[in-house]
Amino acid sequence: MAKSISNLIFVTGNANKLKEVKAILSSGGNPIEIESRALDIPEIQGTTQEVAIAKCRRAAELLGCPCITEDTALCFEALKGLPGPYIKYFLAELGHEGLNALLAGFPTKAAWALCTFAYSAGPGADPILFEGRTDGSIVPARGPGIFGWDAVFEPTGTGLTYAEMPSDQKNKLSHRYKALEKLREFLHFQD
Ligand SMILES: O=c1[nH]c(=O)c2ncn([C@@H]3O[C@H](COP(=O)(O)OP(=O)(O)OP(=O)(O)O)[C@@H](O)[C@H]3O)c2[nH]1
Ligand SMILES: [Mg+2]
Repeated sequence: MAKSISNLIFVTGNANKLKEVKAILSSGGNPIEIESRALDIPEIQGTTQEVAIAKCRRAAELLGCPCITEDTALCFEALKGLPGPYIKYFLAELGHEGLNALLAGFPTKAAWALCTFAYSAGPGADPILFEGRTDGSIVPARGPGIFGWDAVFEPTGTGLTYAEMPSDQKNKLSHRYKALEKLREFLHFQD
């Protein structure tokens, strides 16, 4: 009989991601327990999918067992999807004001947050990807600056930035939530 996977190692160095992933996966149907490992894994250049696959493949090799990894991209429509997977470095160098300034002079501030989870069944196994996307726009910072670019991303139709939302509101509409729902469904049907 098929049995679901109910615990997993999440390889990440990002405490805010971990907190959200645990909150999302521990609630709802088929709760999944997460153990985390912070491994320093180089991230390649490429599409979000190429970056996600390479990171998860390397994580499984280092751990010697199944694992999940996650990559988050923030994509600006005016910049044809950039900074995308390189948002970490743009944010570190430019800050919230600089991200807004990048779009000065462009008619659209539209953006989307893209989360890519990767699951590897173990060393040598091809990672499987689960993507979640939330559309919105880049706005001057509002709300606590606790997590990355949360204060400058306003999901469409909410009137609030991610940073202004209570965590359970963000965790019901976020890019991360949408990707995790797909991962949860997949894990439920694994032998
Ligand atoms: O405001 C935010 N709301 C979010 O929901 C969110 N998710 C990720 N991020 C940030 O975007 C970059 C992704 O880079 P990233 O995927 O390589 O993550 P990371 O290097 O921090 O961790 P990891 O790769 O060890 O898992 C990093 O700067 C993260 O802090 C977010 N910021
Ligand atoms: Mg990273």
